[in-house]
Amino acid sequence: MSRVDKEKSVNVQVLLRCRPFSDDELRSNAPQVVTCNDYQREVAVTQTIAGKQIDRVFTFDKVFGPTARQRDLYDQAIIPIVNEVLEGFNCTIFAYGQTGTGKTYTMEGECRRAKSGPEGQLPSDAGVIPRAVKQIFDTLERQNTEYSVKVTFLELYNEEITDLLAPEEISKVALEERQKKPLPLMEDGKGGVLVRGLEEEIVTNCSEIFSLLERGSAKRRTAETLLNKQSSRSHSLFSITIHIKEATPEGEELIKCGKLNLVDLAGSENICRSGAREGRAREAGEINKSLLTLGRVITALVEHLGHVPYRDSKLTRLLRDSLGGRTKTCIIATVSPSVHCLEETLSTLDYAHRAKSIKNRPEVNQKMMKSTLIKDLYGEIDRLKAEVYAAREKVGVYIPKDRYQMEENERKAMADQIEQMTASLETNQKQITDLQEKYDSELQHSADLSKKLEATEVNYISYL
Ligand SMILES: Nc1ncnc2c1ncn2[C@@H]1O[C@H](COP(=O)(O)OP(=O)(O)OP(=O)(O)O)[C@@H](O)[C@H]1O
Repeated sequence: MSRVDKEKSVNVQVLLRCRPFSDDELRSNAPQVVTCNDYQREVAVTQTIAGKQIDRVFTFDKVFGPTARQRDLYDQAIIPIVNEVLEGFNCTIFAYGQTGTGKTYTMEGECRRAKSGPEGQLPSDAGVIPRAVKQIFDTLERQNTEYSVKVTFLELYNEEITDLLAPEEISKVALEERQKKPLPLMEDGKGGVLVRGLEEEIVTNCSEIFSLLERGSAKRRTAETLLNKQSSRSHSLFSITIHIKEATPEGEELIKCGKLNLVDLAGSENICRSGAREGRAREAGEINKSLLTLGRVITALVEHLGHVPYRDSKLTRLLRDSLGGRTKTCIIATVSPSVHCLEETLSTLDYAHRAKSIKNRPEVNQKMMKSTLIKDLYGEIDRLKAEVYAAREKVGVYIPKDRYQMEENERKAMADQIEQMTASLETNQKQITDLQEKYDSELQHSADLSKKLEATEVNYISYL
């Protein structure tokens, strides 16, 4: 395929996975309402409405029924995506579905046991992340070229970002402190966003990534226990960035860059259920905000509405490029086969089906000259040195003066903007009041005229 072909707009790829019955569902003899036809790429949902059996059939790019293994899903759907990352594209894989339908199973699987064995084999229930990591390192090692692999792992809960790889002590105090000071999301000046202070770990082989994943997942679990939250209410984003060295025939050294985002979304039922609990509005409402905004972004893209509300939530700001942008995107929608989840299953299928019409225009990342990259890295080192210096010299939390100035300017610019908007709001309100007064007086005037006219008519008739 030529580069030109690759850069045409492509639809978001949507896969459907239905998990097997759980032990609970089997114990309660829950009837099966979802039937998958993997070959026809169809999934049928059986409903009984007013005593009549009605089947709704949905078609997806790929369908994986309850007997599909982790390996089947990976080999058939994910290998090509990871190959594109290695070619220099940015790709995102989302897992979307009701709690307990297998999002984490699909994305992570049994990561704790997912270390490569002596023959480099993964356990059969390893999910997309460990398999992708293995594919990346196997390919890079085969290519026998210079490369670097960096990962980040963050959690988004209550519209606040936590770094799951931050090397700090996990204590209640530290966590509470972190809750107060979540990592800020900033514009990167190139049309994207960056999470300031997010730990980027350089990894050199598969097993390093697995220990990082374990560390991140353990931190997520500890945070859950300490702060009494559940993974089903938070989103996690694991990103792998790969730089590969290439030489041009002229002997110039270029760096190719690709990024893979792996997103485990909060349980989709949180959209409606959490909204109903007014007392815990903040917690629930904010989760709503990211998932709801994701839904609104999808609607705006599918219905070609002029305004796409990316800026309304952190999730959509972080993943803006994956929805309608230059990233290649795949959504894995997960459902249960049981009648108990029927309503949620239908809503997941509708949601995922609509997402199929989103179009992205994937573009391969521009290759960088090695010398430019080194210059950028020196700039980064200087910035970090300044931060270390500022922190060492002072007590408490200090940031370099230029950064403080930049943030102060941003804050001032926003305050000015708010002031301007408030002023224009006041002007508008005044205009509305003036217009209302004019309207009222016109109304009065017209009532007076009607009265006069009536009196004139009466006079006229009596005159005749
Ligand atoms: N395809 C599958 N095959 C076998 N077991 C599965 C499959 N999908 C899910 N499971 C099992 O179902 C249970 C729930 O799955 P999982 O925790 O991945 O759900 P989830 O959608 O991530 O939930 P949450 O939103 O709460 O994080 C787990 O015990 C998991 O091992």
